[in-house]
Amino acid sequence: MAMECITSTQSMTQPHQNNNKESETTPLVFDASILRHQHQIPSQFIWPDEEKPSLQVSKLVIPLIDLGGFLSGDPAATMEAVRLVGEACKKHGFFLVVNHGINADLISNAHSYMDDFFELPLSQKQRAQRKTGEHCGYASSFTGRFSSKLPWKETLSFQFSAEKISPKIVKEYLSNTMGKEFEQFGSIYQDYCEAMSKLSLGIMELLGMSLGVGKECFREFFEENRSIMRLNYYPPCQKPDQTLGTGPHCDPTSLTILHQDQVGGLQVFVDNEWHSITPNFNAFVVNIGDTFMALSNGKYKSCLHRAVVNKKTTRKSLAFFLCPRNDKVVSPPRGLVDDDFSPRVYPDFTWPMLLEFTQKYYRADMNTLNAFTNWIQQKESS
Ligand SMILES: C=C1C[C@]23C[C@H]1CC[C@H]2[C@]1(C)CCC[C@@](C)(C(=O)O)[C@H]1[C@@H]3C(=O)O
Ligand SMILES: O=C(O)CCC(=O)C(=O)O
Ligand SMILES: [Fe+2]
Repeated sequence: MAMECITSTQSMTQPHQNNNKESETTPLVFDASILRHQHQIPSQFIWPDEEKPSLQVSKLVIPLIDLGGFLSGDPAATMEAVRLVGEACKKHGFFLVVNHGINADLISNAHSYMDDFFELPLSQKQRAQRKTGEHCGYASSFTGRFSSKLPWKETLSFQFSAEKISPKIVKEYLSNTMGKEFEQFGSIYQDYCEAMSKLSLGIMELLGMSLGVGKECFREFFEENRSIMRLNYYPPCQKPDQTLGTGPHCDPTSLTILHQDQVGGLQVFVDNEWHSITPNFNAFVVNIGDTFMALSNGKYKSCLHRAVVNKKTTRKSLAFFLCPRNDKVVSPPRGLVDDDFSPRVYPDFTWPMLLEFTQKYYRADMNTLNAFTNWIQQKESS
């Protein structure tokens, strides 16, 4: 099916349709290099008034966890880290980690190599075009998946695997998809994902300690993770108050380790208000996803968050989405279930089941897991 560009000549008269419905017309491709110079933005990118970004949002103060102190076994740092992470995860699921041991040059390279990819002509980026029903590849604002409330962003997503059978899956995917000249590009993100996988296992030790189930419990569960790396590229927008870079959603995955650049734009919905998270190059923003909320038997929260754009500068963020191996059954450790005080909140499931649900029914709201639970129960009873 031929792809068309949204250009100034095309009148964007599509009515404000249900965002979840598959687009019924020819999929359109969002080319920011053209769009950003138009006076208006296409109607599909204009969000309803009640979802438009508010001009002023307060800053969310989230705990800064010294991961190095915890991992080196410093008793005081461990106690403080366990306390802070527990408080944050019971409330909104967001915290910062510093002293994480990730090489600063690797982080800087991961940001700068994004520019090399996203500044390519659209036709070259489309070599990695995300196919319908898949969650990896190059996507520009989900045109073709949704017909309204489109996000003002381009993304490149790819699979990482910590399993020994696929040691270089990232490097191979990127160089095979984009060509030999992308071998260095592929190596950078292979190294970055390996660092993220190691970091996430350290964070899983901390989460296990804070939930009282011990360091090894979740570390072992995610040891052979098959995770998703996503590069978010938000071009400047001439009407930043009318659109969103990423719409309100809860991450369906287990844990997200996000590095945002210095531009700012990540917002979290806490106490019925949107709050911004201030950029900090030395910190990763970590948030609990739906799958870990289920693993914690609902004790730790996966919360709504979104990203806003601006008029002047491109914003970039790197999101590593930790996911368990496909055959792992998501079921809370026994110590987190008690028939009287902590009965089971969600049924057993596997990540591929939840992924299928999000790709088919894309529920970007607080109740994704509840809707998913109903979906499973309907399937089981049919
Ligand atoms: C498995 C995935 C689906 C999404 C990318 C990864 C992990 C996060 C998911 C997502 C980012 C959650 C918000 C909505 C979404 C559509 C998006 O904004 O990109 C989701 C991704 C996706 O379905 O492509
Ligand atoms: O870009 C950001 O700051 C947030 C992106 C995000 O939430 C996501 O990709 O799931
Ligand atoms: Fe997210």
